[in-house]
Amino acid sequence: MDILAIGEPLLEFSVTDEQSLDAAESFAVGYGGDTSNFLVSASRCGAAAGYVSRIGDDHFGTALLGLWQREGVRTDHVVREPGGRTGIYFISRHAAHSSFTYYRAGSPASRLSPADVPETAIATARALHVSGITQAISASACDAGFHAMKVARRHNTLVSYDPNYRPALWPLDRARAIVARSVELSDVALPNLEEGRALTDLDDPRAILAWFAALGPRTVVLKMGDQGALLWDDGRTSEIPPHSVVPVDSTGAGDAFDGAFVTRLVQGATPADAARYAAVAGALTTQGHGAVHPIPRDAAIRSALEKDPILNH
Ligand SMILES: O=C(O)C(=O)C[C@H](O)[C@H](O)COP(=O)(O)O
Repeated sequence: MDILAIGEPLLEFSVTDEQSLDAAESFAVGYGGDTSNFLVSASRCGAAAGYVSRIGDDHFGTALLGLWQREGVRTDHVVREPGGRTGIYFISRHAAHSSFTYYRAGSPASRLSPADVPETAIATARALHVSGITQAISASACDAGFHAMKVARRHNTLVSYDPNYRPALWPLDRARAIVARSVELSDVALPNLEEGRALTDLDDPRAILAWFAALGPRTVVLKMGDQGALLWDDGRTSEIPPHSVVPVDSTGAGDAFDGAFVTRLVQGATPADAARYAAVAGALTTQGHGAVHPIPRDAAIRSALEKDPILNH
């Protein structure tokens, strides 16, 4: 396996009639959960990807297994809990802004624990990806994330980490403490500007980048949506210009960026090349509704990158 991720997948219900959630009459069904989105992106970019998670033996668990099978994401370390109810979330839109409503409390993934961490698989993988959402859903899932990171470090498996701060899932002060410790344990940190501001109380992107870099990872990418990204790598800062598109729904763009970035890194690309490729992957993901459906494949990313006069220099 090239890349493993640990966390919670979700079935996704996206309002299609532009109504608020209390008035909506139709929903498009899709898939979400940041670490599952990450793995689909990694797999579409050409990585051998595998998931560490827990789902129910309900219909939604079966639907997610079908997704991973179609996408070539390995599920050897996905446990199906008898009687478990797989988590779901709803996407509704107010103007251009999407908001998420979760029904995930008590889900099988919230019962992830260090006992679920496949030490041999992590030791032999190229990279392990953990997110703040994995840590926010329960104390035992948080412990599982830390245990997985420590196993990875012991075996020189690259650790990538996305804070994916979700205020609805945990209080800011707890998130700050856990995110800071997790960035210390990571080789690559992948925050976005909005959560960077919330977590650091800083405003300036370069100051936020420096805050993350000071915690010790080798590489930090601050994702800034249509403003592109800032890359800090081994002491040097560079700007990654945006791949310009007209966005429809940004859900999953950050996860698609992460999956594309880590895939290119483990394939041997420089962080700057990986970030340009990932910027295109993230931008293309905003071109359709829902988190997973619009995530692009390697060929589409390369062709858009070749035609981009600024990113392709
Ligand atoms: O919020 C959660 O718990 C989820 O996992 C649902 C979504 O699929 C991701 O949040 C999308 O993440 P972005 O790539 O940052 O848009």
